[in-house]
Order: sequence, then structure tokens, then C-alpha cells
Amino acid sequence: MGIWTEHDSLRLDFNDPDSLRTPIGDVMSSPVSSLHLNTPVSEVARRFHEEQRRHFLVVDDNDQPRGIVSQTDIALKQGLELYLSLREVHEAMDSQPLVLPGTMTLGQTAPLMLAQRQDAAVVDCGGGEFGIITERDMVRFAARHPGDTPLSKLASRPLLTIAPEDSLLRARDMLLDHQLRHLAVQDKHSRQITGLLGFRHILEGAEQDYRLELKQALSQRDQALSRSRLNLQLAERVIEASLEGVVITDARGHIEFVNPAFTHTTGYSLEEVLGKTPAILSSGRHDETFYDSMWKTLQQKGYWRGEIWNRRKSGQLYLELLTITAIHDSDGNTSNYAALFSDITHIRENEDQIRQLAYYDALTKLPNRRLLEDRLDLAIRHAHRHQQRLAVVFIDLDHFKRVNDSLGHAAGDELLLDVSRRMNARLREDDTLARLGGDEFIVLLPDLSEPDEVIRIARRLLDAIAEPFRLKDQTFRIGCSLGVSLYPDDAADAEQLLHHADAAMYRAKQEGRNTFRLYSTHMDIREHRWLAMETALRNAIDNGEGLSLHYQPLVDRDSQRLCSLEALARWYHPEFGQVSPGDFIPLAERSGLILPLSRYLMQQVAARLRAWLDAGLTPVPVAVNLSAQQFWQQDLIEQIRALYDEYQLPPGLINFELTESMLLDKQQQAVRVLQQLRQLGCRVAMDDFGTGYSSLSYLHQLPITTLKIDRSFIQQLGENQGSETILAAITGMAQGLKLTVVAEGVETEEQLNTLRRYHVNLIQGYLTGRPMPAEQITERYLAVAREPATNNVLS
Ligand SMILES: Nc1nc2c(ncn2[C@@H]2O[C@@H]3COP(=O)(O)O[C@H]4[C@@H](O)[C@H](n5cnc6c(=O)[nH]c(N)nc65)O[C@@H]4COP(=O)(O)O[C@H]3[C@H]2O)c(=O)[nH]1
Repeated sequence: MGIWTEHDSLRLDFNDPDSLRTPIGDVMSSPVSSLHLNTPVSEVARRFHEEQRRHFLVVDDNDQPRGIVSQTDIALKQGLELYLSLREVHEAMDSQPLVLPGTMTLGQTAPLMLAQRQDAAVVDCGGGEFGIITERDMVRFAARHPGDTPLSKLASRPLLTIAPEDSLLRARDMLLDHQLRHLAVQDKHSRQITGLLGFRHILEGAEQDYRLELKQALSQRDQALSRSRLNLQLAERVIEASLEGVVITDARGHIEFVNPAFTHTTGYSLEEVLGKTPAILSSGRHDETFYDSMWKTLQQKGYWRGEIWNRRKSGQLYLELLTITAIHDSDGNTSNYAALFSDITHIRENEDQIRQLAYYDALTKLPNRRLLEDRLDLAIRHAHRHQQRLAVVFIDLDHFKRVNDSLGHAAGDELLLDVSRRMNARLREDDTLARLGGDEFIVLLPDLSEPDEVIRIARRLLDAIAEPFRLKDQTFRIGCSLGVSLYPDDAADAEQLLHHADAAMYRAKQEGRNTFRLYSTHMDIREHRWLAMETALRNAIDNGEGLSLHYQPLVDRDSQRLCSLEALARWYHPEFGQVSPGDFIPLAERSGLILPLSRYLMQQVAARLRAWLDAGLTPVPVAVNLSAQQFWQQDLIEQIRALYDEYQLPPGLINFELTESMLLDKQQQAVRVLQQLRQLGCRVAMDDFGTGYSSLSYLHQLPITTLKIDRSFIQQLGENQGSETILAAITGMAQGLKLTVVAEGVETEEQLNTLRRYHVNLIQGYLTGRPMPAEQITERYLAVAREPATNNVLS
């Protein structure tokens, strides 16, 4: 198949009329290029340009011809309007048009146009007049005009012109309007024909630019593609190699991708987590509100960043720093979530360790001076705002150096640990115990409701340290000295408070150790009273001034004969007056004075017995009250023995009274001490029986001799049926255990009469004799004891 176009007509010999008889098969273009019906116009335009053709045969699926498509069709139908409106004629025109003189013949023109591949030529008709002939004209001329016809006769006139600055769109429209294929381009000013513009030029220009743009676009796309492929590869490699875990989920939170770092951190492989939600990592450490607010933030801001505790496949907890970002599609809907996390457990541990080192004492793990000062500053501000008091207690161990020197530093450290544990156990939750170094500690007591509270706490701390320590199989005691300063009474800032507490502690050390001192000299008397009393008691013990003993008789219930005495301490102070033992005994216990006081009193008792003996009297045994600290002294038995030796006392003259509470939890050890006392010939009474713990069941295990029924029971006799029932039970049991029973605090005959019904051996009380000075005892009981008729105390 072939095609014969206007252009092919130029191959005819216009000078030979017979050439028109040439068979078309000889002059057609063959083979003919074809396009399928469905070929897009852009593709057609590209083929026109690439194959330098002007027509294509259009075929169907069966290669049957269905039409011919020309460049003109494309120029008209390619939707080039926008392009054509932007381009000007001079950009597309043929700037070297074939201009032929009007005298040239038709026969000369055809081969010229063919040779120069021109589809039109401008004809200079002379006299400034121009015309045009085109391939299409040539087909017509071939049939109608002989080859020697001059062009001036044939050329179409007037020549339709357009300015070089006009748009190609205008040029196209002019061509369409005038049913022409060519326009001459004429300079507006010089009127010179500067070019020729046909559909071919319009299309070629368009094609050219299209092609260029397409090429550019394609190369840009290729570049972008390869860039993004590169970026993608890079991103993939970065994600793969990243030390941060990466999780990508779909919009509903189902995992679509995880990287190796995820697997490394969590222990889960991609296959194990695909399709699951990150909830598989949940540690259970965060509540619902935490996750709710995370999702809320994600939805509102598009990202969430924070720290979260998760659990590895192994079950181990870890802390991760997590950033979740919502990824949106082109419609703005969330299509995925990308989560990036790093395991910061170690960082946190390091931070904690650093914080620990910076703010805590390495040995005891207590806050150090720095943290203490921070907390003190805070506490001062808080106290200032709420108009509250706070206290700083400076604590220094007494004789710590000795422990260190004799037992070694390891034992010293052990002791410090023990001390800090004991003190901590005695403090309130909000109090701060800090170690300044060495054997110095500070306690910060915020929110003191009343200044007395600090005194109570100071005593508790003293007691805690006064308890024996056991190190390297050795039991020993150390004490401590405490200095207290108060905000706002003593100072307004942390430094001064610490300074004053230190000064007060120093005073405590100077004034005997194992005690505390308040810095303030401006506090009211009540607050100072205990302190002053303690100092006074200390002096009294040192010089014996104001301290004395009264003796209260214990008489046989039935015969009324004096059987023994109870020594009761008395203390008179010029400033405080007569101080009740109910006050000064506990004070002595708290301030560590009980041991020297007891020693002093026991000595007095022994001396008194010696004096009675020396006076030729027959003293009855004297019972001494033992306090807990005294009872648990390691050398108690030794002391007593020494006392007996020193005063040359016959055995059994000094007896002891103790209370149930002292023996609590330590029955086995108590039994040992009691047995030793018994071996010395001492009788031992359980005092105040019926109050406190009153465990009847363990009484039989204790080698005691006497049970003293507390006066509260005796005083309720006759008033309260219950107390008589208890009396019956206690006395019944005591009888079974062969214990002597003493009824304390008997004040009335009625009480005495009731007691007669039960197993009660001795009576002690105001009815039978108040506590009295030794001289009175001598006078009333011992001197007359020589005269049997008067030893009935009630007579
Ligand atoms: N209402 C009333 N009271 C009576 C009667 N008969 C005796 N009393 C009081 O009862 C207390 C008996 O002493 P306690 O129970 O051992 O209780 C003693 C004892 O626990 C302690 N105490 C006294 N002296 C010493 C001592 O030298 N060493 C120790 N460790 N504690 C002592 O102080 C506590 C109180 O002693 P005191 O005030 O002397 O009080 C004494 C005594 O005066 C009475 O018929 N009616």
C-alpha cells in the first residue's frame, strides 16, 4: 500500500503533459506508515516529528485502513491553544522562505520546491507585489497549466500576511478562517517579507517544544524517580541500620513494619508482631488515662513524644523515649503511624546513679549536705508561707572514733548504717535524715505543730542510739549529742539554722553528751522546762542535792507486821519544787540519766541498810525499782554484788521490782537475769501487775517471787465487780505458782476487807503507811520493832 500526497505531486514533470499519465503507483510514497486507531494524539505528533512524515494511514485492529491523519489534523486537534497563545510567529516561521521571481516557470518551480523540501514559495510578482504558491496549488496547476507558465500568473494574491510578533494562535485562526495553509510574515515597519508560516511550522514548533518539554519532563521525572529511589534506598538503609527502633502501623494501629533495632530491643521479630498492635509491649505500668492522653495528643497535634515503660518479650521492663507521628495521605486522612523509640533504661539508670552520687551519701544512701540544703530551703519557704515551725537537729555520735579505732573502719561503717537505720525508723515520713559525713547527721523536721514535738523526737533519737549495738560479736553502747535549732525562732535561713544547730550540739557535747540542747534562748519556759529539768537532774545526780529516798512499808495483811519496804525516789529542786518520780524517772530514762540515777539511789539504799545494821536495828528487806535500761545492763548482777560487798550486807536485804513491759519479747534473756538475781538471794516482784500486757500464761516461766497487783484494781474494788473477778483470777493463779501477792495502793478498810477474801499476803498503801523518809521508818518501825507489842502497823 502507498500514499500519494500533494507533496508527491512535485515529483511530476510539469513540462511534460504526459507525466500526468504516470501511474500513481510510481509516484506514491511506499510503504505507507500506519497508526492504530487508538494511538493518542501526542504519540501521533511525536511520530510525525520523528519520521518526518506529513500523513499516516490509520488502521483498525485488522490492519484495515480507516482514515488518514495529517499534521494539520493534529495542529487543529491537539489542544495546542494555550501553547500557541504563548508563542509568537517569529519563533516558528521559516525565516528563509523560498522566494521565487514571478518570471520562473511552473516546470522550474516543482523540482526546486521538492529539492528544498518546501511546501510553499513566495512569488515576487514585481512592483512590490507578492503572491504565494503551495504544493496544493501545484497539484491543480499540473492538470491545468503548461510547465512554462510564469509563476506571476499563477501565484495567489494578495499575500495574506501576519506580523512576526503575533501569536501563533492568531496565525492558526487566520489560516483556518481563510482556508489557507500559509501566511507570509511581514515586518510591520519595513513591509519586508521576513518569513513564511504554514501549519507545518506551527505544528513543528509545537512538536519541537512539546518534545523538548516532554524530554525535560521525562528526564526530570527520571531524575526525581532515581532520586526518590535513591532516597528510598537510603531511607531503607537508614531505618535498617538505625539504632532506634522503628514501628510503622496502619491507621488502626496494626503493625506493618518494624526494623531490626525494634527486634533487638523488644525481642520480637517482624513476623511475631505483624498485624498486632504495640499493646503487646505494654508493661502495665501506665494506666488508661496515660494512653488516652497519648492518643488524644496524637490526634490533635499529629505527634506524641514522651517516656514510656514497656516490657520486652523476656518480660524485662525497659524505659523508652518514644516519638509517634501520624502520617497522612493526600486527602489529609491518617494512613499510618510511625513510631521511633530508643531504649533509655541505661540512661535513666545512669542519671539515677549520678543523682544518687550528687545528692546522696554513698555509704548510708541518706541525702547528703547538698540535698539537705535544697530540702531545707524548700521547707523554709513552705514554713514561711504557712506560718509554721520547722526544726533542724544536728546529731553527732559520741565516741564514734573509739569504735573506728578499735574495731576498724568496716565496723565503723556498719555502725553508721545501723545508726541511720535506727534513726530513720524513729522519724516521720516527711522528715529528712541526712548524713553530712563522718559521724554527723542532720534531721530536718518540717511542719512542727508545736515546739514540744522536736523534744519528743530528739528523745526518740537519743533512745534509738542508746540501745546497745552489736558488731563483730561485741555488744557495746554509744550515745549521741543533739543540737536543735528552730525556724523561725532561731534563724531565717538554712545556713544559720544549720550553724545554730551545730552550736547547740556542741553545747550538748560539753554538757555531758548523750543529750540534746536547744539553740534558742528565747523560747518560753515551758519549752525549756524539760531541758532545764534535765540539766538540774544531772546536777542532782552529780552532787546528790535534792535527791532522796522515801520508804513505803509493806505489811502482812493479817498480822499487819512490817515485812519489807519499797524505796521510792524523791527529788526536790529549788526552782521546780517537788518533782514527782512519775515525771523525773521518765525524764532520766529519756536523757540517759537513769543509769547514774539508779546507781546513786541503790547506793543510798545500801548505805541506809548499812546504817540501820550499824545502828543495831534489824532492817527489813528494801525493794528497789528497776528501770528497763538498768535491768538490761550487762553488768547489773556485778553492780549488785559489788554493792553487797561494799556495804557488807547480808543476802536478801535488797530486793527488786520490775514491770511486765520490760520483759516483753525477751523472756528467755529475762529468765537468765532473774535467775542470777535470785541466786544473789534477791526477791523479785512483778510490779503494777494487771496493767499493760498482763500475760498470766508466761508468769510461771519467770523465776519471780512476788506479784504486786496494781493499785488501779484495788481502788476499783467495791465499785466494779469486774475488778474483783480479776483479783480472784490473779490471786488464784499466784497461789498456784506459790507467789507472794502484794496489794498496792490500799487506802481503805473496805479494800482491805475485800482483800482478805483472796490470796493476798502483803498490803502496801496509804492505809498501812505512806512513803516516808528513812528516819521516820527508823522511828516508827525499826526502833519499835525491838518492842514486839507495837509492831502492828495499824495499831
Ligand atoms: N494513790 C496512792 N498511791 C500510792 C499508795 N501507796 C503507794 N502509792 C504510790 O504508788 C507508787 C508505787 O510505786 P510504783 O508503782 O513502783 O511506781 C513508782 C515507780 O515506778 C517510779 N519510781 C519511784 N522511785 C523509783 C526509783 O527509785 N527507781 C525507779 N526506777 N522508779 C522509781 O515512780 C513511780 C511513782 O512513784 P511514787 O510517786 O512514789 O508513787 C508510789 C507511791 O507513792 C496509795 O495508797 N494510794
